Amino acid sequence: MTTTATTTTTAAHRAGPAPVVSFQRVSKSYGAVRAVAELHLELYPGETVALLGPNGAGKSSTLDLLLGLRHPDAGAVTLFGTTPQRAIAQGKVGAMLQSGGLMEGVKVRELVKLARDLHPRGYPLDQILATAGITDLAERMVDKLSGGQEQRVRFALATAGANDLIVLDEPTTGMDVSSRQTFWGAMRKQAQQGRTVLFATHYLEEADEIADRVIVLHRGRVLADGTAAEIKARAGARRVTFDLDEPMDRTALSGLPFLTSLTVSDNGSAAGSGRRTVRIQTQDADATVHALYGLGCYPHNLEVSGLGLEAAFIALTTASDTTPATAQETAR
Ligand SMILES: Nc1ncnc2c1ncn2[C@@H]1O[C@H](COP(=O)(O)OP(=O)(O)OP(=O)(O)O)[C@@H](O)[C@H]1O
Repeated sequence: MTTTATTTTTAAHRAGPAPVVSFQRVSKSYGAVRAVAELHLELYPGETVALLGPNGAGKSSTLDLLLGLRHPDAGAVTLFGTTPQRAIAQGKVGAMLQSGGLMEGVKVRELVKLARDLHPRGYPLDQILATAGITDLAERMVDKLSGGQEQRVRFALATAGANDLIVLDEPTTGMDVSSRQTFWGAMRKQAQQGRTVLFATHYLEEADEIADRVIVLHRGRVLADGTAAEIKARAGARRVTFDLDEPMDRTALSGLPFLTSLTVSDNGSAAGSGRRTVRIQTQDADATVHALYGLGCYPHNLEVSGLGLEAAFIALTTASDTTPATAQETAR
C-alpha cells in the first residue's frame, strides 16, 4: 500500500536534509472513532505546510500527536529525530493551539515574559510584542482581551523564542483582516529564516497564498500532498462556462459526460426565452465540450478555466467519499 505522501516526500527529499517531523504509519482512535489512520508524513526544514481537511478529518489529532499531547496507538512520531517531548524540552518547537485558555490574573506583558523566560533561546520582550502586533496591549489584563487579541497573544507565546518548528492550529480564527496580514507577514519572516511552519486551516485562500506545500487530510489519511497548484491539478477538475440563447433541456445538459456539477441561471428575460448562463464543473473539459456540441446547441462565450483550491479540495474529498477505501488505495 503506497500513499501519495510517501512517494512525494521521500522522492523529493531522499538525498536531502533529515526530516523535522516524521510520522511513521501512525494511527489514533478514540473508542470506535479512527481519527488518524496509518498516517505517513515527513516535513523538512524551511517548509511552510498547510494542513487542510473537512471537519473531523483528523487535523487537530495529528497536531496533538505531533506535540506529544496524545500518544499513538500504533506507529511512531519523531521531531528532529527524537521524541516530541524531548524536542519541546529542547526549545525547538513553538505551538499555537485552539484549545486551552490563557493564564488569567496577569498582564499580557507578564505572560509573554514568562513564556520568553522559559525558552532556552528567548527573544527580547519588546521584539516579541512588536512582532505579534500587541505592543499596545502589553499592560492589558489577559482576561480583558477580545477573541482576536487573544489569538495574537497566543501567537506571541508561540514565537517567544527561536523555534525551529512552529505549529499552528487554525491560527487566524477570530482575527480581522489586518491582524491576519500582520500574522502571516511575521510567519513568512520565520519561514525565510529556515524555520518549518505547519498550520491547520479552514481558510483555503490562506493555504493557497502562504503554504509552499498543502497536505489534504481526509478520514485521518493523506488524500493529497503537494503545492497548491499540484493539488488543483490532481483534483483534475475544470470549470466550463457558456451562454445559451435557445431553451435547453436541463436533463440533456446534466447527462453530459464527466460532469460533477451543473448550474443554469436565467438572465432575466420573460418566459424563459432569454439568454442563460450555464456553469459546469467537469473532470474532463474536452470530452464534456465535445459532447455539448453533440447536443446540437450553440454555446456562446465559452470559457474553460482551472478550479480554485477550494473547489479542488471539495472535488477531492467528495470523490474520496464516493470511492470505496480499497479502491482509493489502489488509485493512489
Ligand atoms: N477526545 C475525543 N474523543 C472522541 N472523539 C474524538 C476526540 N477528539 C477527536 N475526536 C474525533 O476524532 C475525529 C477527528 O477529530 P479532529 O478534531 O482531529 O479533526 P479536525 O480535522 O481537527 O476537525 P475540525 O476541523 O472540526 O477541528 C472526529 O471524528 C472527532 O469527532
